[in-house]
Amino acid sequence: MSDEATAFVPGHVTGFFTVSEDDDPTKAGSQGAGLALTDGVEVTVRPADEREMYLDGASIDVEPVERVLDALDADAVVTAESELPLGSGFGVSGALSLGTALAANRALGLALSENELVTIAHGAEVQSGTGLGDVVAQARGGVPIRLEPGGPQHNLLDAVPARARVEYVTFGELDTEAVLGGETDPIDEAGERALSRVVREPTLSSFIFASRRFAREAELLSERVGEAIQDVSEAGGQASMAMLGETVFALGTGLTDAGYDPEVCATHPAGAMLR
Ligand SMILES: Nc1ncnc2c1ncn2[C@@H]1O[C@H](COP(=O)(O)OP(=O)(O)O)[C@@H](O)[C@H]1O
Ligand SMILES: CC(C)(COP(=O)(O)O)[C@@H](O)C(=O)O
Repeated sequence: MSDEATAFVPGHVTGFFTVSEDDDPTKAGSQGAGLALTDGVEVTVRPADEREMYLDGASIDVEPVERVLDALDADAVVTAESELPLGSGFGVSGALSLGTALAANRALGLALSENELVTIAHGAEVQSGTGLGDVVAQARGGVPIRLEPGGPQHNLLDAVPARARVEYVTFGELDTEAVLGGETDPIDEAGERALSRVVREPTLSSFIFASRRFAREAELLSERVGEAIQDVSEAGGQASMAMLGETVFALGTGLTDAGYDPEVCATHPAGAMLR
């Protein structure tokens, strides 16, 4: 069997997180919470003699995707179309990795299970330093709370039982690898506090409040992002920063009400899926 296959993976905006290192990439990852988005990435895998990868028509090299193909011992052309920008806190690298794993499994007739494919994509992201918890959240959908770090064999997921319209504005990129490679103690301390707040009160409102406070305490806010969040608050709305990007997201019509011209989507009720 050697047909092409396509998978859709929702984007994922992390509101807050902690960093858990481990030599075993299936145990390494992050705790935290975020929003899976109806805007996402569609990944098509076609078996071929040589590997090639394209994102929105341009040739691109994404380390975790290479790692997924290595783990699956797969040579293929990977073609991705993304509604979201790369490197701006939407988990696009995680979506590319998970989409590649799901579509390659189908296209190459590999017969791996969903947990096995999520584990491979999670490990590839962690080892590349491009993400810690996006993949498991994207596999689940909704508003996932990551109570424990790691892949599906080790983590424990819960969720905020809610859905919402989501608006976002991106000002630029933030290098995930550089932030994760720096001092992470303030992130961990702020992330733990944010997680207990949301576990105590698992609502969208407490999620976005905890995220805003996390961004401040972990000192991740840039001036532009801070200003936009403030503008939304002054207009009576709720917004925070997408980790890790120069991106502001708001619930409902928060950014529109504050005079911005945002992209609009919603929380994605399901997780990643084959088309
Ligand atoms: N033009 C590009 N812009 C941003 N990242 C790129 C680009 N080309 C390749 N990459 C790679 O894509 C990955 C982006 O990862 P990351 O910053 O975690 O993105 P995201 O926040 O979308 O998950 C990195 O491995 C980076 O080296
Ligand atoms: C916040 C981050 C560590 C990175 O997210 P991104 O920049 O979107 O790849 C994420 O993977 C998480 O663990 O919550």
